[in-house]
Amino acid sequence: MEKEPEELLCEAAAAGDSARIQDLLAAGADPSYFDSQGITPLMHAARHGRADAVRLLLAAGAPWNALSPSGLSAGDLAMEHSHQDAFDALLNAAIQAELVLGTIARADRKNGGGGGGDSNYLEERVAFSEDKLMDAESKAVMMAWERPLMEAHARAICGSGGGGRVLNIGFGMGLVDEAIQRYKPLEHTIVEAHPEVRDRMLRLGWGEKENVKIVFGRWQDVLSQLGSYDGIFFDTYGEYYEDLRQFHQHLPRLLKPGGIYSYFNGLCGGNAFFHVVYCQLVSLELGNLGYSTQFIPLPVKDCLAEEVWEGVKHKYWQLDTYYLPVCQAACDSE
Ligand SMILES: C[S@@+](CC[C@H](N)C(=O)[O-])C[C@H]1O[C@@H](n2cnc3c(N)ncnc32)[C@H](O)[C@@H]1O
Repeated sequence: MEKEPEELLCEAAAAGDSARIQDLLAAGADPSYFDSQGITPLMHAARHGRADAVRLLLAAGAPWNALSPSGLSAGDLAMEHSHQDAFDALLNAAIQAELVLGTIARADRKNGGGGGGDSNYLEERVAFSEDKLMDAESKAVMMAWERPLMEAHARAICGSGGGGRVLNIGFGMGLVDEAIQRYKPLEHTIVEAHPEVRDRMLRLGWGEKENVKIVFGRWQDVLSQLGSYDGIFFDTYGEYYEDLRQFHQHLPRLLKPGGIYSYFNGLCGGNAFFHVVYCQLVSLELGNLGYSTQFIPLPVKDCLAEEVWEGVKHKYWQLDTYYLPVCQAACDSE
């Protein structure tokens, strides 16, 4: 029996046969095809390190973000097999695509389309337990396994200058704020939007700490009450990349010269390649605002035993390494 053109395309992609790929594409073979194993031509090319084939397929519209049955993208396969050229081609294509998509989404939002985070979260009940804070759908808002990460974030934003004036957006379980307090900052401002989280903060005595100022409301609505800071940390819930990106537009006013900014880097925490794409995207967009970003790798595998996720609807982090972002004005870091 004759093979389908798409089957032939998968074979040519795996073999890196550029001429054959071009002929098959010109004859109408579909580059977004999944073979019987659930693998696309792009994944075949990436797995075998066929960088030219990767470029040809991407140019023909092959989706960079398609996933195999085991949840791997072409970029993951290139990464797993250490095929740097194929990986770079995929990373560039993914970043370009996300930049274009972001621009379209912003234009859509301006024209009255959707956008913004999950606005319901702030109106719904939350549940606190010793090791987590959950939303009304049993999704984790914050979990205690992140404590070492929050301590590292506090060290990044307070460490060098002994605290100074610090801003944290999103109290959650208060882990990062407890760690910030240990640096005895001159002023520690906390912005929190959920009424039950705010009530708990007050019950725990955060309202009586001399150096703490609590600003209740969504960060988007309370910006005019904020000053400028030596250290800023951002970690909200129910918001998307676009919200983080919007917050970044305010950094030039909020962050003092020489100040350090960091955010919870949970973007696409379920897929290694998508996570790299978003690390690069944030770094690029912060670069356009005049900030340089360093990512400090922190191993997290040991804090993440399977039992940690018991009763939690969505495993928001599945990678072995957390990349803690440290951002500062490019001229300060030179
Ligand atoms: C992931 S938790 C923060 C965890 C915190 N870093 C810690 O160490 O425990 C996110 C917090 O942000 C709050 N939040 C969500 N959207 C917000 C917004 N737009 N403005 C301010 N706070 C927000 C949530 O209510 C929640 O308390």
